[in-house]
Amino acid sequence: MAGTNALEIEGLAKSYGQQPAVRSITLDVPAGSFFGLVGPNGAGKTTTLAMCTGLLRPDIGQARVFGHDTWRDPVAAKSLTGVLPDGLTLIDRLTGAELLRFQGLLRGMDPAVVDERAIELLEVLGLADARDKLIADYSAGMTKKIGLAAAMLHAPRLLVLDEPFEAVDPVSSATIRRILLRYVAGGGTVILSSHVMATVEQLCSHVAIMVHGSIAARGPIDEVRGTETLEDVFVRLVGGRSDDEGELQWLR
Ligand SMILES: Nc1ncnc2c1ncn2[C@@H]1O[C@H](COP(=O)(O)OP(=O)(O)OP(=O)(O)O)[C@@H](O)[C@H]1O
Repeated sequence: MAGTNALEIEGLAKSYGQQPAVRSITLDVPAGSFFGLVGPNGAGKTTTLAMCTGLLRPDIGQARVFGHDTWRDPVAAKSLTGVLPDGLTLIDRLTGAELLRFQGLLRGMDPAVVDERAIELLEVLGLADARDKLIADYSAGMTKKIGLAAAMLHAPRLLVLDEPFEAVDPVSSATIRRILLRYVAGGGTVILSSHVMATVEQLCSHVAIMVHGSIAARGPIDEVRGTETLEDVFVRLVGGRSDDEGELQWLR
């Protein structure tokens, strides 16, 4: 696996109307890496991940999953990928267990294998008691976790997770981290977007910082950080403000 890329992005761009959201980015995600995509609100992370996973058609450019073009060879690319998209919409009239079964059958999996894995995923993610509850009645964190279970069910080689820890409680969050680290140790590749620099520093081997639709820094996390913290590098590249005593005087 050494030397291969799980994901190759080449000249990928997308505008919404006249407004560019992603400006011709090129990026390689090495196979076996734990890759963090960070950037301020509106930087283009979700748009990038959606284009790479076949959820949003790019204006121009390509994305390849283990060499398979997401748009020209979608079945091969998607069979290798598990996705937790932003603003995940699930069929919420199904229970958690039904959703996993439905997802597994859509993927062409053996029903017995689906059921076996579903039981294990629901247990590990703390959803066993909610297996027969409608997803419509799940909390935000439970919905995130069932979405993650659905993304992992077919044992993909690449997991693309848009803010997987958002709304998830600390115990479940620790479980998810452990699962993802074990997955990467076993040769899997994870790409995640997050706003929490500490999470990215703890988990990721590689990072890319997106600013205004472009990649401002990329590479192994130690190289990107240098002698600074990731947060310092982030704030410097994003052009963050220092404390301004004059702000929002009326609120004091
Ligand atoms: N459906 C849409 N229609 C119009 N503009 C959009 C749409 N989706 C995103 N945008 C715009 O594209 C830009 C990039 O948005 P995107 O959601 O990719 O950023 P992000 O880095 O994921 O942000 P966040 O960290 O807040 O989730 C923003 O300016 C946003 O307003």
